[in-house]
Amino acid sequence: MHDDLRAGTSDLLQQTLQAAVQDQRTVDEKRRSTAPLLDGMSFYESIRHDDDRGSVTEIYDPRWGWHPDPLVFSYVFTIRPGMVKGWGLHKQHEDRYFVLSGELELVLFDPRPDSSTCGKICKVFLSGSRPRLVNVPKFVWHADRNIGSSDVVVVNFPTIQYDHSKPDKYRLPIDTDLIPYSFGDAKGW
Ligand SMILES: Cc1cn([C@H]2C[C@H](O)[C@@H](COP(=O)(O)OP(=O)(O)O[C@H]3O[C@@H](C)C(=O)[C@@H](O)[C@H]3O)O2)c(=O)[nH]c1=O
Repeated sequence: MHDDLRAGTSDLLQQTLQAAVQDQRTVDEKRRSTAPLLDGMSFYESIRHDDDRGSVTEIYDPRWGWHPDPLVFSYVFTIRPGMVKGWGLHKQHEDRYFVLSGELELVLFDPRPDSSTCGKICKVFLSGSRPRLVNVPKFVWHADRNIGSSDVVVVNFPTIQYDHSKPDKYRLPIDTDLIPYSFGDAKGW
């Protein structure tokens, strides 16, 4: 390669590298995500056991000691592709999600004045291909978007039973300007 051509290609390398940004750490030594959660949130990773017949995955066991509140009630909800459920907030209970199938983007906004993450937005991605639980604390606004191509199926283990006469559920429109997050033109409520 001629010297001037080599010099030119070397400039290309220098120019592109000077404009580049190096990746920062996103997982810790145990290969867990370092993405921050909101105050009071945590994951619990389960395990899927496969054999030639199929699989078994435990989805909730109080003996894990993951969450202080008892197992008292459960239901499954689904979200159609592209749709959003939210914004919702609960005053009296926490949600405890386990995604059975599909891909869920869980967006949370922390308005709690005493929280170390007050004012923060947090995004969590849950998938049927990664068996784990995550909790949604009381007084945290949350919205669930199906980012997959099939219904997302979520088992919820709320910390109290559903009161059909007076649901512990408060809503804001998905496009409210009271929460610093936009779902673009996604539809939902
Ligand atoms: C949650 C719930 C709803 N329902 C009824 C009430 C209503 O007629 C219908 C739909 O209820 P909802 O509109 O509350 O369903 P939905 O909006 O899917 O509610 C769920 O959304 C996700 C994102 C959450 O975070 C959960 O906490 C829960 O609020 O089902 C029950 O009978 N039992 C229940 O436990």
